[in-house]
Amino acid sequence: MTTMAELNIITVSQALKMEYLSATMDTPPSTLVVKSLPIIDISAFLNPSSTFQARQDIAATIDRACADYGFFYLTGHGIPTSRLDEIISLARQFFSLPLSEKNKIKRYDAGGPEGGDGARGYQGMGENITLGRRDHQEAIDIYREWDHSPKEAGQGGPSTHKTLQGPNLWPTEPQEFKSVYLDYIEQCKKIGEALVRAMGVALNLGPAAPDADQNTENEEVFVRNTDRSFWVMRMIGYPKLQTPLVEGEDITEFSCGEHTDYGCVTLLLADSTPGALQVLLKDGKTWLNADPIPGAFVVNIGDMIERWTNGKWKSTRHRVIHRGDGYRVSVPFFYEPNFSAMVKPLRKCVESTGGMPVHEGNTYGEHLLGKVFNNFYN
Ligand SMILES: N=C(N)NCCCC[C@H](N)C(=O)O
Ligand SMILES: O=C(O)CCC(=O)C(=O)O
Ligand SMILES: [Fe+2]
Repeated sequence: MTTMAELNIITVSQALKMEYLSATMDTPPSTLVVKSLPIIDISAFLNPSSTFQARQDIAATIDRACADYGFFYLTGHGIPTSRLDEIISLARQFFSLPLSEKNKIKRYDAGGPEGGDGARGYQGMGENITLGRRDHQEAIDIYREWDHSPKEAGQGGPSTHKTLQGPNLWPTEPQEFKSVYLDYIEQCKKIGEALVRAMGVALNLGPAAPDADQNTENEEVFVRNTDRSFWVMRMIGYPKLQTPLVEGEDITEFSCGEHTDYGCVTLLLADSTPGALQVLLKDGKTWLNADPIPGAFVVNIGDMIERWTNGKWKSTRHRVIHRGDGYRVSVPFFYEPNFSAMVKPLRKCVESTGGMPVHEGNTYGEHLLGKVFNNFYN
């Protein structure tokens, strides 16, 4: 039998089996015991009549999942599996169109040193860059509409954010694409809100107060700072990677290179392809395959939650290597802070993590712009 220490990449079902084996063995193995990602039912935070205790129980499991993995499966979100299947199917239909059709919604040139650096619309195969390498993927990004109200525009002025402005470019094929996605985005926003609400409870930040402002540190601090969430819906198409892997040599081709997500929480919906999304465990060397569970989202926390919690919860590194069968489709929804939200470590979290803040703080918009530009010119 392969020992767990020899295993580099394991699947959730393998991990479950290992956990089962180690639980039934008389003496536990001395090697690393890898658990599977936890499964969390969020319904208590979506249902207004749920009990205080039900919410506390869920919050406690969220705290453990965020501290141990930064990733978990999410159920109880209320979106029927048939709707999730439709979302994947519509994205798949779009990617199967001829390139000339897809290029009708190609992202605009926002005026950067290279063309096509707007952030909204279709991005062709290999155009997205991670860690200086081309990702083997094509995608569409839909962002929250740019808000020109003085409150939002006042932060830095919209003219400095050309990349993120402009209208969303929606596919007109399949015809129902836009209406189905608009409806799905509204549902995802509610789930994102429930999740950050639960996270405030999980961190024990103290009860909400009616006179609280954006910066008041209580359990609703994430809810207030996401009330105009600068969310992103990204539909991604991944062809199977072609170059053969050479035993003992580094992996050089990625469907999506190793990265962390930028904001608060990602709700990842993916088709049934196994072995593609890999999550780095706390040991810093074991990659866990986060294979899809039908009807569940894979959720992970982003950089802004790591910063707010002063590193108590980390935005976990992950990557995609698709060498399985078929053309893989995934649709992550990124629920993020308001563009103008000032994000700096929460006092209570600084105290509980040794007293040194990990960051001096800046706005989510500044953090996002730095990341988005890396996707082009890195
Ligand atoms: N909004 C998010 N998370 N988009 C996906 C991030 C993929 C990594 C990105 N190219 C990078 O280098 O950061
Ligand atoms: O396709 C996936 O499974 C994950 C994609 C991802 O991590 C991202 O786009 O941020
Ligand atoms: Fe990601």
